[in-house]
Amino acid sequence: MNLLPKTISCSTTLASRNLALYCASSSCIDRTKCRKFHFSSPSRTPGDIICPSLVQGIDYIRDPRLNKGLAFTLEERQALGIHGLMPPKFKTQEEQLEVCRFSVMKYQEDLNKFLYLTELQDRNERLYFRLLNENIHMLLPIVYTPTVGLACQKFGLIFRRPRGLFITINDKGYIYDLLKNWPEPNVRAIVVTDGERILGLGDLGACGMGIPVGKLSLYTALAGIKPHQCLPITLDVGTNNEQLLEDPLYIGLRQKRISGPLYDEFINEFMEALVKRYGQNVLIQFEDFGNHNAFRFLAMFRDKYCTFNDDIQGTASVAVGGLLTARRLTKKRISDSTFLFLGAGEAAIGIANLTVRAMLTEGCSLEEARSKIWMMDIDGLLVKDRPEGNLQGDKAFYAKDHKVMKSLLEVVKEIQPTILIGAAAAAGAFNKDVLEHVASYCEKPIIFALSNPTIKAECTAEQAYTYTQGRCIFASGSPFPDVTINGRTITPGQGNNAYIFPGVALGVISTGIHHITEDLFLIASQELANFVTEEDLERGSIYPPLNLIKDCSLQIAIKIAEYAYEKGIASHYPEPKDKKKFIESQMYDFNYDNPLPPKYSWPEEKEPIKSKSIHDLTGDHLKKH
Ligand SMILES: NC(=O)C1=CN([C@@H]2O[C@H](COP(=O)(O)OP(=O)(O)OC[C@H]3O[C@@H](n4cnc5c(N)ncnc54)[C@H](OP(=O)(O)O)[C@@H]3O)[C@@H](O)[C@H]2O)C=CC1
Ligand SMILES: CC(=O)C(=O)O
Ligand SMILES: [Mg+2]
Repeated sequence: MNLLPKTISCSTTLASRNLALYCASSSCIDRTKCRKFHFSSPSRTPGDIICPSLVQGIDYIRDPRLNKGLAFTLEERQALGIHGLMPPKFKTQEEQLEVCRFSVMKYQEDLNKFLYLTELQDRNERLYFRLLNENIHMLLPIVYTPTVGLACQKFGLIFRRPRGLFITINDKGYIYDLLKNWPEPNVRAIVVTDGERILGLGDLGACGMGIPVGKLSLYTALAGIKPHQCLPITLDVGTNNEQLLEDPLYIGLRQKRISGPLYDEFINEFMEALVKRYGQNVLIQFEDFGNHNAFRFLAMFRDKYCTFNDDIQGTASVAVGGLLTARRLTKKRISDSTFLFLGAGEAAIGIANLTVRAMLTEGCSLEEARSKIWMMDIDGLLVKDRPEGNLQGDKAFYAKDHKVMKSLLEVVKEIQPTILIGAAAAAGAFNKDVLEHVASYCEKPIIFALSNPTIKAECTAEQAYTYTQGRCIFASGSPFPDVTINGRTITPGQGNNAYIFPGVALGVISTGIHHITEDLFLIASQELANFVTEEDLERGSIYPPLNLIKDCSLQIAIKIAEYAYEKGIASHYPEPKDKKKFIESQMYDFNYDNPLPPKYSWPEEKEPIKSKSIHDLTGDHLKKH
């Protein structure tokens, strides 16, 4: 029985996955009404919902954007033509969330939890995002590091349903046409990888798609950026991972990576195609590219497009946020410290450069600030005359006039760092000897083991606290459980760019910033630091609890908006007076939509079936029919 009034029913021949696009096109025969409906909901902006008159019956269940499962009310089920297509039970979204929480937790294996959540996202989008939004502490380790790393490693095996765009080197010359296959026309944010450096796991080729998908899930769950505005992309230019090349389950191009001019032409075409398709303001977040391309692409594109590299800039921002907070515990300025980085790559150099900026604000000179930062890479300490060279790019800023040194422990003994930062994916490098030695001369050493996933961390939280007698200030890229030491339970903070990129993206998108400057990341660091309470510090954490990331993201976005209007880099005018309200008005609503038109009325000749309370509908009414 379909009681949907004929007056609001238009074409039914549409592919349900292409509805928003279709609705915006002139061929929608009931376009006026569709548009009216789009604009009618005060909490939604145009394009937020799919034109209801273009979908019929079972599509409401099949389309994850529309599906509410058992939360469809009786009126909705009847009006939409889905009555009888599901069991007669009615549930609230809250009841559904309870079932989801139970279902996730009943799995022993994290990968199974990941698969459950992926399936939920494919089935009921609002439920998925609300579940993430309200249970981030429990689910961040599943949709993000560490489990997302495992999911990427097993991608060929667990691949069920595609999500995001795969653009291969063979599509060169046709990238714009390929982008047109993506059904959503209003994309505002893209996370792109070429899979060359997935977390600390190396080259995973096309299996790296888990990362853009996971990062964009956080765009929505942690910053309310609407799912249809987000597009995950994997650029498949081959892989140098021999194991994958030989793996029959590998889902990417079975060839070695393309590099050189061909790759550059490809990436340039890609960037141009994105802007042609989605406009100059589309935000493009680079994620997990190999080191040699990450820095190059950032330099090539940062003044031309709306782009940033999360591994370089987002990581820098979260680490500096932690350092700003740690000042409250050490009672020292950042510039009073001696830094030693293990790793001199994207994350480490990004952090070093932003730390220098932070030190400048403390009154240091550039030279003085850089002199406080020592770095080690695969060839040992960055010193000016080392035989290997390997001092390209910004590494040169931190290379010292010093003898060649290879051993971390020897370097620690020599320079006596008070801040030790690991971003080398060198698991266990901060061993007992290293940590005990740091603790021997420093009362409150800062130890950041930032490498992901957990198996790549330079040390565990337990090791850090144990070997420093519970005195260190510790943070890690992936989560570690609480540690009890000397009768005190310490909750380690998670120094992960997830605290930064959702808020930065929200601020940039909502104000229409064209180019993302370093200042925005220092603003984000400061806002993150402001969020940390005395209670957090007492628990031993220099970051706010994970369930506050969403509040933190909004605050970062507000500050970025204020800055953008003050500096004249916003393109959305007129300037909104109330920035918070303005940003919130653009954010995703995690609650279900009402799929019925606002002025919905039952056809006169048919009496509507009186709905009982959604909880007590047992089927009695059905007997009368
Ligand atoms: N917590 C967070 O939010 C983030 C964490 N990360 C993590 O940081 C790690 C590194 O990422 P990223 O900087 O992008 O990678 P890069 O490849 O850019 O850098 C790795 C650096 O580590 C050096 N290195 C490798 N092995 C050793 C070793 N055994 N001893 C000393 N140095 C070594 C490399 O040396 P060389 O320069 O000579 O090659 C390079 O400088 C990854 O595990 C990643 O997951 C990254 C981004 C965000
Ligand atoms: C967190 C992150 O971006 C990384 O490990 O690459
Ligand atoms: Mg990354």
